[in-house]
Amino acid sequence: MTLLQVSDLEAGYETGRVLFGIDLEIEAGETVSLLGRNGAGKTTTMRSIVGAEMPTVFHGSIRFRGEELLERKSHEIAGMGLSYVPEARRCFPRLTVEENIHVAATAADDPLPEAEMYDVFPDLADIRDRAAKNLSGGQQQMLAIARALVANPDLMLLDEPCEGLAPLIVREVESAIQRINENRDVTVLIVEQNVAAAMAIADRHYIIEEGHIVDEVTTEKLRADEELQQEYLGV
Ligand SMILES: Nc1ncnc2c1ncn2[C@@H]1O[C@H](COP(=O)(O)OP(=O)(O)OP(=O)(O)O)[C@@H](O)[C@H]1O
Repeated sequence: MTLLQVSDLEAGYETGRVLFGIDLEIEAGETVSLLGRNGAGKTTTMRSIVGAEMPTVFHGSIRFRGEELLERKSHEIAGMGLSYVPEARRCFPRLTVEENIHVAATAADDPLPEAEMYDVFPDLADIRDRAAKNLSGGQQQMLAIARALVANPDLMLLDEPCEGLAPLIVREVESAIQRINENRDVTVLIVEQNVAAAMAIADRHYIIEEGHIVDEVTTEKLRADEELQQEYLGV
């Protein structure tokens, strides 16, 4: 079943157009990445999907389980089963881990039991009474993902979940996302500049360059195609 279908999406800001006809399709159960260099339009694509105030969508269609998302408010889109983990890993800094998860659960229509988050992220269990502002970057990312997961989404969008994290922590985040996909039936779309992280997490990749999708490849093909990696991803 096609879960998300983005067709001919054109979007941008007051300063100009950034996306020039993006087409993406994600089947239920898949892990997909949107890969591209700095400024290629990855975050703009994500924010268009989740109904953020900016950018402005000029043209196209974004369908989730066949239903059009354009013109819907972001909270309505979240209520349809779509969770977004933005780049900044926004958590409430003064609230504890437990309180952060509780606030996210309270805001959701049909949340998962909060205690289940500690099964998915055992490391959070030991620090559940700690304020978010006192967590390491990796712990904050886990908490941001837990906050998205407790809303019980069908599709989770993650914007550069591994950015700025040490290699060992990157592997923990990668495996947490894989567990969510495999054990919790959550379809995953991640945005990445880090090709290695994208290949570790996702099975299929769309490559975006200056607001255009220039290729769509499996992990196997991407790994083998060094020319492609160099041309569009600067690897
Ligand atoms: N709020 C904004 N107002 C004006 N221009 C913006 C805004 N946000 C992004 N842009 C511009 O849109 C283009 C695409 O940015 P976007 O953040 O989507 O790229 P990206 O691929 O996610 O890159 P990054 O990895 O740096 O986040 C860039 O030229 C950027 O400067």
